[in-house]
Parts: sequence; structure tokens; C-alpha cells
Amino acid sequence: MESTIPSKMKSSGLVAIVTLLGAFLAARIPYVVVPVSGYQLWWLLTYKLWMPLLRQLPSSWTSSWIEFLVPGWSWRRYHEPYKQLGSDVFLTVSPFGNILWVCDAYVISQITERRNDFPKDTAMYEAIDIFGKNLVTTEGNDWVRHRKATAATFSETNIRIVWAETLHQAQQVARSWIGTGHAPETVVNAWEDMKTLSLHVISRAGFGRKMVWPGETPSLSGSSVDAGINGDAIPEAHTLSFKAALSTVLENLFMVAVLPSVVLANIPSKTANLAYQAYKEWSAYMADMYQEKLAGIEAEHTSEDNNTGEVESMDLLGALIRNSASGGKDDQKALSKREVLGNAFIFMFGGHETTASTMYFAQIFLALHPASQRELQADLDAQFPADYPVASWDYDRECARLLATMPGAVLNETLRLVPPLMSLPKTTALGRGPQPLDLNGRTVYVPPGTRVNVVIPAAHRNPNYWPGPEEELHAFRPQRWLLDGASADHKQAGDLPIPFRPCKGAYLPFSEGRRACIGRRFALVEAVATLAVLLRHHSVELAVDDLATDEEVEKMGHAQRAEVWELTAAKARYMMSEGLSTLSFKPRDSVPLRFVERGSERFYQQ
Ligand code: HEM
Repeated sequence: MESTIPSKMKSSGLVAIVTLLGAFLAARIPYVVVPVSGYQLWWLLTYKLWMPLLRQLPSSWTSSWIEFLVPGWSWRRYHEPYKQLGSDVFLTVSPFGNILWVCDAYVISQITERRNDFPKDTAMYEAIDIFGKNLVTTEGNDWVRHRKATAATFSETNIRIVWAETLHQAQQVARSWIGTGHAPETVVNAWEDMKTLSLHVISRAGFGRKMVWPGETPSLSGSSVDAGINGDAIPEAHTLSFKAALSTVLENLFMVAVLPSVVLANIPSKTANLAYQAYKEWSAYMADMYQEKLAGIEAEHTSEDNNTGEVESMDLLGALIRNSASGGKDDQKALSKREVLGNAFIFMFGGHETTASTMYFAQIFLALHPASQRELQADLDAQFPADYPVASWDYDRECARLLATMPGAVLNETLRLVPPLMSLPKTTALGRGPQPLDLNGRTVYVPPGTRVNVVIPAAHRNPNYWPGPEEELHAFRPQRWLLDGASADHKQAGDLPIPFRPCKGAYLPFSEGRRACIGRRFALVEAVATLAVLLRHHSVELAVDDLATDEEVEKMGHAQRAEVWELTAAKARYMMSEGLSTLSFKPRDSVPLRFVERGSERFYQQ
């Protein structure tokens, strides 16, 4: 059945709502009328006041819509609302706007492939323009210009830096977690450390800035390129270190983006003043780095023998300046200095916590699923002989295998269950007329200006696209990504196992189509290398310190140990579902973990 609506129709106004509903009714798309759309700032800030009052109303009035008012419903309830409504596409209608919610793989593919018809809702991202327009905040031809200039920087040369730097940083993490050799006494704050690791890797691969781990002597990490650069030191002209400036801006981004500088600088709040200081400092660092790298590239152009600029420009910022500089001053396609710096910041912003949370959640899942951890370690054993030090791990030889065996499967499964981005906010383009979507052979026209939300967690648990029983979709089962389930055997066979590939539109941690994540490989290489280094000789375990001391655990029998472990696991599982922040899958609280030598696990030894 086909339904049509007038081409000039906008989604605002009563007529538009009525016509839209008519179109959706004709195409048999369910809709839910809600009093607020859930995205208004006033609602996000005050919903906890209103919800208890609304819940007092008779459920016969509210049951069909009340849960859609709770921020975060779209990931807390996964596929359930779609199942209840009998459709993987439905509409919420409110006086504040209509939203189309989608977790149908075929419809998602149409949306991500038709970039111009379903552009990104860039208004949502305006706040991250603070250092300049960039890849995330642009659309149309402007986005094409940004994407062309930035795509070349994510080269294999750059990925090799990611690999080498991650191996180095992950060894520092392991060293600090082992402490002085009393591993079982160490309670690891893995979330903070994964954020630090991720920051260090992106600083090196993104800006050529080497960061040293607390307790690490700079000489341990130095290469000729890094000599004299240390992200923790405060250079003369600055008041904060490079690392402090960056991490403070990232932590206070909302405040920095929303409040005018003069307010930030003058309100009597230490946090606001520090945020302002960090903003100024980071801007100054970026300006210095821009000049340094530009000078290196220009020197390279004037001297055939001098290849310093080439080495420097292997990092993302250097490559970006090189690409933009080669476009020439009159080239309309080149990025301006402000745009280059805007993109450099967005690489940091886009790649920091997303990758850190993936590595952190993977470790929690492995602590909760010791059998999967042992399988992962068996794959590592098969790949890396005992006398093969991390320093010899070669990117070309090792990385593809890691990604195709259990370490890669664990990451795929982690990103399926807790994708760092929960939805892809799209709209239907204004001025292009209503957009047809094919829904199971029926065509429905979505009016211009309608918000369209591709809901990633719902697609990731949509039973229509994933083999196995429905309840299994909520379980951590990395083996689903390994078609034959016995990945270690492939080491002997010498060829790479073929991973499971979900259908298009069903698995979107990095989105799909031309606007897919530009840092996908960067993130996967970093995360897989980290897991391999950490778990090659050690295991992560749940720390049960809240319930029992080490001496008490020591005296416990098997059943008692299982009991304390299960109580701790229940808390960790709760944190992994209810304890995540509403706006992104970010932990609000940390799950204490232990890092113990393999063979000394206190629970579930092999
Ligand atoms: C596990 C880690 C990561 C995940 C899950 C992730 C996920 C995503 C997703 C879903 C998008 C699409 C957003 C949208 O369309 O609204 C995206 C875009 C983007 N990501 Fe990532 N990302 C990760 C790591 C990185 C890294 C390491 C970088 C850079 C170093 C990065 C840079 C970007 C940029 C610049 C875009 C915008 C691309 C465009 O619009 O053309 N991301 N990412």
C-alpha cells in the first residue's frame, strides 16, 4: 500500500501532524501520542519531579505512553517497545515534534545510504564547534570537503602509530596494575586507566605528543620524534600541562560549549574557572602545534634531505595540515586553519571515551564470563609463543588475526551490547520533499523536517536479525562472532577464521554508509592490542573486597567463593544496565576489578 502527502508540507503545525498520522495510518505504522518528546532540556532536567506525579494517574490513561517519557527508554528497553507495537518502525507524536524510531535493518540501510535525504541532525552537535567547524558538525557539500580532507589522514601509516603506542601504553598499564608484585592485593580502577590509555594513544597518534604513564621514566618511552615532548610537563608559556588542558576541556565540554567565556572566567566556581583556563590553554597548545607542524612541512618542501616534517605529519594533525596546505591558498576545497583545529579536537572528542569505555566494558564482561576469558587467552597463547615479547609484535603479522579471533569477537560483542553511541540522530531534509521509505514492501512518505532516530541498541537486540533464541540476545556470547566456535585451531591451519557478519543495518556501533565513523579502525586496533597485552599473562577478576577480605576468601570453600562472586557479579551486571549514563553508554560508577597472574585466579580457575 502506498500513501502520499503534499510535497510542501512541513512537520510543524496541526495540519502537518494530522496529515502525517494519516500517512502512517495508511501505511499501518504504529504511532504513540506523548505529551513531551523527551528531548526538551527542561524535561531532561525536571522529569524526575514530574514522573512520580504522572505515575499517580490511572494506568488506563497512561500505560500506552508513559514509559516513552523516561529519558534513556530507547536503550533501557531495547527491542521490547517495538515488539509490543508489532513494528520495528514507529512514530511518537507530541506538541514538541514528531520522532520516527527505527530498528528495522532494511529501513536503517535506506536511511544511512541516502545521506542527502536523511541528513544528520547537526543542530544537536553545535556545542562541539567550539574550536572550529568539523566533520561531525557539518552537512552537505561542506561535510564532503571535511571528509575528503580528513579521510586521508586515517592512513595505515597512522594506524601503525596507534598499534605501537597502544602496545607501549598497555604494558605501562599492566605494570602499574601488577604493582610491586602483589597482584592479588590490587584493586584496579580500570575505567580511569582506560581513559588515560586512550588519551595517551590519541595524543601520540593524533598530535605527535607522547604522554608518559605515572611512574614511567620518559626515557623508557622516548623515540627520536618524541624527544623533549612530554604531555605531562608544563612548558614555560603555559599554566597547565597539555594533558591537563585536554582532559579538563573534555570533562567540562558541556560547560565550555554552553557558557560564554566571560561568564566561565568570572563566576565564583572553581570548576568553571578551571574549565575556562583549560579552554584557553588548549587553544594555545593547538595554535603552537599548528605552527610547529606547518613549519616542519614547509622546511620539508624547501629541503630534499630534511624528512623531519614527513615523520611529524604521520600523526593526524600533521597529515591534516599537510593535506590542507597542499590544497593551496586559493583552493576552495582546502580546510581553513580554524577548521583543521576544529577537526583535530573532534578526533580527540570522538575517539577518547568511546574507545575507553569499549575496553573497560570488555574487561567487565570478561570478568563476568571467566570461560570466555579463558578462550580468549587460549587464542592469545596460540598466536604468541611464550618467548615472543610484546616489543616484537608486528602490526602486519598480528593485528588481523587478533581481530578475527576471540579478542576481536569480545570487542564485537561488547559493542553489540553496550554501543557507546545509542542513536544516530537524522532528519528528513528540508526543501527535498517527503522522503519515501520502503517498509516491508509498503512505501511511507516521511515529511521534511521530521526527526528520525536510528536506535542502535534496539537493532543490536532485534531477534529478526540475530540467530539463536531471543533471550540469548541479552547475553554476552562473543562466540556468536566466530562461525565455527573453535578459533584457536585456525592458528595451526594458518588462515584467518571467517567471522559472523550480521545483515546490513543490524549492527551499527560505528554507524554505516558514507557518514560512518572515520576512526573505526583506529579504535579497533587500539582496543584489540590493549586486550592482548593485558590478558596475555594476566586475568581480570571481579574484586570482592566489599564482601570479604583476602584472608577470608583464602579460607572459603568452593561454594562460599561462588556465593561472594555471584553477589559481586549481580552488582556489576546492575551497573552495566542501570548504572550507565542516560545520554551515552558511559559508566556512572566503576566496577572494581583485580588483575591477577594467570593461574592465580581466585574464582573459576582453569
Ligand atoms: C569504539 C570507539 C568508537 C565508536 C563506537 C564510534 C562510533 C561512531 C559513530 C556511531 C559515529 C556516527 C555518528 C553519527 O552519525 O551521528 C561516529 C562518527 C565519527 N567518529 Fe567515531 N567512534 C569510535 C571511535 C572513534 C575514534 C577513535 C575517532 C577518531 C580518532 C572517531 C572519530 C569520529 C568522527 C570524526 C566521526 C564523524 C564522521 C562523519 O560524520 O563523517 N571515532 N563514530
